[in-house]
Amino acid sequence: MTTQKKLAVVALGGNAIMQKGEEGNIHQQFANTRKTLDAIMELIRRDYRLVITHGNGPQVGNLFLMVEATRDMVPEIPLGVCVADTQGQMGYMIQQSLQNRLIREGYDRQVMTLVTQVIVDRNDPSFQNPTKPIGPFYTKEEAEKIQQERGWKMVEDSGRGYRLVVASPIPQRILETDVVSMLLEQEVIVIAVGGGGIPVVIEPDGTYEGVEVVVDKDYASSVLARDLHADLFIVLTGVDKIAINFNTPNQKTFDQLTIAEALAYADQGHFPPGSMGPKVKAAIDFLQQGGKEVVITSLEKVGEALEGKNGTRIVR
Ligand SMILES: NC(=O)OP(=O)(O)O
Repeated sequence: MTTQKKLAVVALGGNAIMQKGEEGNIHQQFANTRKTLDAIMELIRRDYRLVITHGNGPQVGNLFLMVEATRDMVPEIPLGVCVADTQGQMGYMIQQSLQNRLIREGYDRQVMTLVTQVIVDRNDPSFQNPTKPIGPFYTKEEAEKIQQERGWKMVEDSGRGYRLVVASPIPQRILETDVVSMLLEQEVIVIAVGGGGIPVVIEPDGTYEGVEVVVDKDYASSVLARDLHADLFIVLTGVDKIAINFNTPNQKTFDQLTIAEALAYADQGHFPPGSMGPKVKAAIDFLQQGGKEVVITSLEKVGEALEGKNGTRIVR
């Protein structure tokens, strides 16, 4: 059955579900997940076919710390499998919370979380140069101590504190794109590319092998949105609109940015890595590879953004 309904891919941050300043226990994560659904319901009410993607930065970092803390007691889990674990755990939270919300609001839509692998290049320079912040935030002093004692690379993350960084190669393709497409044809709401996807490389014989990295979920979501020919790619973040001179008296926000303007501001350093930088790049990549429409906004403003009254649209 072919449907003409519009398709949206919406990317949720892992930080929306495990928030800075909270302990991050499972009850808080479920509560935060339920809050994010107000944004998702704005799309469901407008009858979009829908793919929900999500980050896992805080969750996979915590799991990595659990693995490190118990390595003398139980077998170690590699980082790529930690991504798979968080994909399942977070997919379950989003799936069940959304199912409950749909039941309560009287919608007859199925929701499915798909274990999703993402292909990366084993020669990607990121394997030698970790850039992806994960896990809890530390003070400078704590980070220096951890770096000294454990040899982990720690970086300052967008003014929010210091975090562990891991390799994060550029995603090339989502392995299960055709399966996502089949589910969308049936108007199933698909949760996919959790944590940027479970990272794999292609072996010389054409088979797949996991690698120990965490892929950026905005880049992976952009790749999926591109290959699904999505009508709309929504990147959700902690601010309503893209800004330059962020958090200064000269802050300026935008309703719309052309690709050229966004690239120029990125070159001037307005969009830091680990926060707005990957979101803007993911949006530009989507548009440059045939994507139709991108909106970057906050969870709270999705409804207004869908009506063109909020958020930032990046346009060709
Ligand atoms: N994997 C990933 O990009 O997660 P966050 O968006 O939570 O950092």
